[in-house]
Amino acid sequence: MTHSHVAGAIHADAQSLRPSWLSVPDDVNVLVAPLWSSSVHRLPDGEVEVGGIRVSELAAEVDTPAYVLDEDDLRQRARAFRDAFAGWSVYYAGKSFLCRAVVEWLVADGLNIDVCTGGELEIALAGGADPARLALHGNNKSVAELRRALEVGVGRIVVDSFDEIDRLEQLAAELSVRPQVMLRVTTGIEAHTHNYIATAHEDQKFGFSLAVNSTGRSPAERALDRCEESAALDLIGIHSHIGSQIFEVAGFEQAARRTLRALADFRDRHGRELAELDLGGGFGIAYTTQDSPADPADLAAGIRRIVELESAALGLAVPAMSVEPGRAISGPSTLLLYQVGTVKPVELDGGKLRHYVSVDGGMSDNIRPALYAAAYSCTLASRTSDAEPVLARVVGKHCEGGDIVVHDEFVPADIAPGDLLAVPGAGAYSRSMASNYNHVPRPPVVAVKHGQWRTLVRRETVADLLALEVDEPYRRQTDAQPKNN
Ligand SMILES: Cc1ncc(COP(=O)(O)O)c(C=O)c1O
Ligand SMILES: N[C@@H](CCCC[NH3+])C(=O)O
Repeated sequence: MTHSHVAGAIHADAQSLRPSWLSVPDDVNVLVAPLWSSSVHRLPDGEVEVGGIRVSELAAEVDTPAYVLDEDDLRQRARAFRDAFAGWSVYYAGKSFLCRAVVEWLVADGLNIDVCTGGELEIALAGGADPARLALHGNNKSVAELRRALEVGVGRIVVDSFDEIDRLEQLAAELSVRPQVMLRVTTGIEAHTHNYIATAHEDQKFGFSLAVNSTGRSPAERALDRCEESAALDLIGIHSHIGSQIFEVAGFEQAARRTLRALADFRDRHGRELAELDLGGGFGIAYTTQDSPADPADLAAGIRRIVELESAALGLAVPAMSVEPGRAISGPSTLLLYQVGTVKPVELDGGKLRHYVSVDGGMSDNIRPALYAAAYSCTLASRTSDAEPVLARVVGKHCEGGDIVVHDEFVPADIAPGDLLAVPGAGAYSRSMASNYNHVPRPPVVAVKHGQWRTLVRRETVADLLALEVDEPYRRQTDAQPKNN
């Protein structure tokens, strides 16, 4: 697989093992795709600029830590998926990062949106998304979430359990609507990714398995038949999502084969073909120079070819196809900007030193290193240095040993408090999974474009956190308001 040039990367061949903070000739940019967003580069004086703005200016204006989102880069990636999968529908996976501005951009660029909670649904609606172009996911959608989705007219509901089918039927009758549903199936594919973000193997919570079990049938077959026999539901197709941060196109091709087989079996049982097939998201991105993501055009061509061949072999009309990229659109668009607070050399066995570089954020703004041992990289962003490289671990400020920002990175030996560090690939599942651990307020999301910046999501304050606290006396259960589930 080749390095991705989705966002019009410049000097891609400058990618090397050479530290990106060494001073370089003016015309060579070492901060390039697939790691960095398309507008990131070093100025002649050594400082990093993003969206035409110096990182020191951003730090002065919005403080650190901050998520710095390159609008053009995110939109170019969204359009690259839209164009690569032309004729298919592209649903941006909002769980990777969602706010009103992102919704507005994606709507303007012709994408649909996948939401998986009532909260994400409300953000998508507030950003002006057409409800008919939304898909609602989730293995435990509440009655309130389903009701809201039906009331606003969400285009498709991806059902995930028999309980949900019962719930949807009742709500559909109550609201006199006939929702379009897709059935989420698990294809049994072992995706090559971290266990916690693989979702197509058998022993996990999502979807209906395609494997025949002790009932003599597969849960997917029973659920499809259940939906088909329901007058309340309009079954339109099958959905599969094999996992996240996947590089091999083979997994998607395998999923396409198995789901098309399920569509053919359905036709054989019911005498009609389901029109839609969604192959989910999961397309991997680069977090370090070790990662080589596929180009959306190559991914699309590979998947398209298999779908056409298999459909022909099974005598099926090629279904209306959709995909749900999240990380591959939002991830590379954003860097996390931190300020160094302390530098502590620690002697390891054998006398080697590891420099613990502490920054002003950590696991509360990016849980992925702690949760999945995810590898990240970083560079000294406020200047270059010709000091010798030393092995460092960039860590956060939380009261937790696993509070790691970058496990292993070479930094210049003269790295010091006040220096700014930039971590690329922080646009997906960083702000969206951020927490207030240790009562640390969550950083802002600041968009940059053509030398200007605007805050999309403001920094939280301790006052915001205190405002959540309630002073009230203990009450009896009978006094409590009924819960509106
Ligand atoms: C159903 C579904 N679709 C799409 C995605 C988006 O995945 P990614 O951000 O890896 O593209 C996910 C998350 O893994 C998901 O669960
Ligand atoms: N949150 C995960 C991805 C899983 C997405 C939801 N199915 C990550 O950071 O990689």
